[in-house]
Amino acid sequence: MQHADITVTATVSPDFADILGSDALSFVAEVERKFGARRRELMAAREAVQKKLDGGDLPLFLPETADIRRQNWKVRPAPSPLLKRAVEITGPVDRKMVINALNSGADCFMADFEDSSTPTWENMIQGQVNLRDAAHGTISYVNPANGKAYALNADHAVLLVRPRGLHMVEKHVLVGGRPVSAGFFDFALFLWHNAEALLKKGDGPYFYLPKMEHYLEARLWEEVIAFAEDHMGLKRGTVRVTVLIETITAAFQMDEILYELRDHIVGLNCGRWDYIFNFIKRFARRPDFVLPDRGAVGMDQHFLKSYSQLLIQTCHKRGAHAMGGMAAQIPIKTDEALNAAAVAKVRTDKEREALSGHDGTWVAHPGLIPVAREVFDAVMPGQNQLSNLREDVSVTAEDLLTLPKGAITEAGVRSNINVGLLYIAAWLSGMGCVPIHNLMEDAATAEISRTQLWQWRTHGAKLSDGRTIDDALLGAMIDEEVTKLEGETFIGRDYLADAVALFTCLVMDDELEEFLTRPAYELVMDYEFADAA
Ligand SMILES: CC(=O)SCCNC(=O)CCNC(=O)[C@H](O)C(C)(C)COP(=O)(O)OP(=O)(O)OC[C@H]1O[C@@H](n2cnc3c(N)ncnc32)[C@H](O)[C@@H]1OP(=O)(O)O
Ligand SMILES: O=CC(=O)O
Ligand SMILES: [Mg+2]
Repeated sequence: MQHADITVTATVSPDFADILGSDALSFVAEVERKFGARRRELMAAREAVQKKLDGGDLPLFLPETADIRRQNWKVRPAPSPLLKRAVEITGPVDRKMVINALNSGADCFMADFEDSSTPTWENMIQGQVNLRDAAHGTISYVNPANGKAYALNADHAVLLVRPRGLHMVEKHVLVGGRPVSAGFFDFALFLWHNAEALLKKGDGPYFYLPKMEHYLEARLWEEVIAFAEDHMGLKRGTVRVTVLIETITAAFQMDEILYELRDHIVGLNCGRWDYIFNFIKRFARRPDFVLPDRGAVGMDQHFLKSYSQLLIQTCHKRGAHAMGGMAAQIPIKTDEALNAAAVAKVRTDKEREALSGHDGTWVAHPGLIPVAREVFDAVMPGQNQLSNLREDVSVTAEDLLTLPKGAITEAGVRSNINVGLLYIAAWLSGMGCVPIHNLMEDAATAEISRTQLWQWRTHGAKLSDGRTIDDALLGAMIDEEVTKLEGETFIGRDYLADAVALFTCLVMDDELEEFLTRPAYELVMDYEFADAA
């Protein structure tokens, strides 16, 4: 399918034709033509920053933006549907889950094209169909497996949409012969099809923006949004965004990100899993930045506590919401005691967030809404805690860069291998979020597992029993873990061989891959190509 200089290389089924109509595609093309080159430049700038960090530089509060941090300004006030967001549920853009999430009793639902979705063509465009039907209030579903029917409740959660990050491209759509930016594609299509319907029912086009690393990336998004509003005849400030702070450099630029997006932003969110991943990745080549087992890197560690407190203080000073993040525990149906322990962990996490001054939090599963709601209701009687300025907090660069304490254990290495393999196999099969050992795993959590192994092997880190993590030890453990999995049943079992090959490259190569989803996406494209042949 081709319109002007935009080409869709995938099959457009009748169900997808409306989403990919010529007006919508022309809009995508306009955005890409105007902003695609700058996105690519900003991705190259990330590489330059990485080189400096590899050479010994540390992130810092930027001198050139000191005035922005010092001056008195606020972001545009939040619209009424976003004033109370104590409990937000998140999930992939799967049709059944969209309905379940909107009906779940949460204040908001973040529909996710990102960490929890494999970007197959089918997932991405069917996701747009599902969200269009949700935004227009017409969504329904019958599960072919059991006949269960799903329909949208009249009173439902407010919808927010997370497009893919700036680092990804959508390879099925070319503008001027080049793949379009995946984030622009998801954003523009959703906005084009749904802004009017959402505004009519008193909501609006609301987004979460992931994985930014610099305030210039926020400036790019601001310009994309302003252009889109003008193009569609929407008043300035109609589109509202919440930005995830999930990179170490962005943690040093929270004021700047709020400032750049001040016409559109309503809050920041502690995307803790990507934050940990990014922290490991950006310092991965430095022997003085080796982290302990993934299980030891919790929000009680000083660097993560500091990041959450700085985010709350910065947001509230600027009139923006400070959203908490995701506890990875999910309900355990098969064991009451284990379930009680999992819910207790979620409670502790939410209590920490609410008592620190966060205005709301995320849950991964509808079964966790009651505990999150109870905690926030108890601590936060009003709609939010914007008036809690946390002037007692003083977070320094050192606080943000204090290494977490803990050991590296054989169990930690094996768990990273097992989870990394299981997750990649699931991802390749089209499932971007799966339960593994009773925890929610998505791209961000799995990235931690594989990056830690790369870092430990690269620096010959010591296990708590004194052994060195070298090629021989890691290779042997990978072989043993693969053998165990060969006898098991799990989501994506058919993709195990490819998952093993990719995972082995990710942890054993001398170069550290920026995002596991990029080579994994190449494989998904290969499968689609083979299916079509
Ligand atoms: C680091 C980050 O980026 S966090 C944000 C990204 N991650 C997420 O959004 C996590 C989303 N969560 C999920 O995908 C799921 O909860 C999983 C994969 C972890 C577990 O899913 P399941 O194994 O299907 O859970 P389970 O069997 O208990 O589900 C019970 C019901 O709840 C529904 N459900 C579970 N999680 C969700 C959710 N997040 N949203 C909506 N419905 C959900 C299921 O669809 C199922 O519905 P049904 O009874 O009508 O069939
Ligand atoms: O997107 C959320 C995260 O924790 O990563
Ligand atoms: Mg994330």
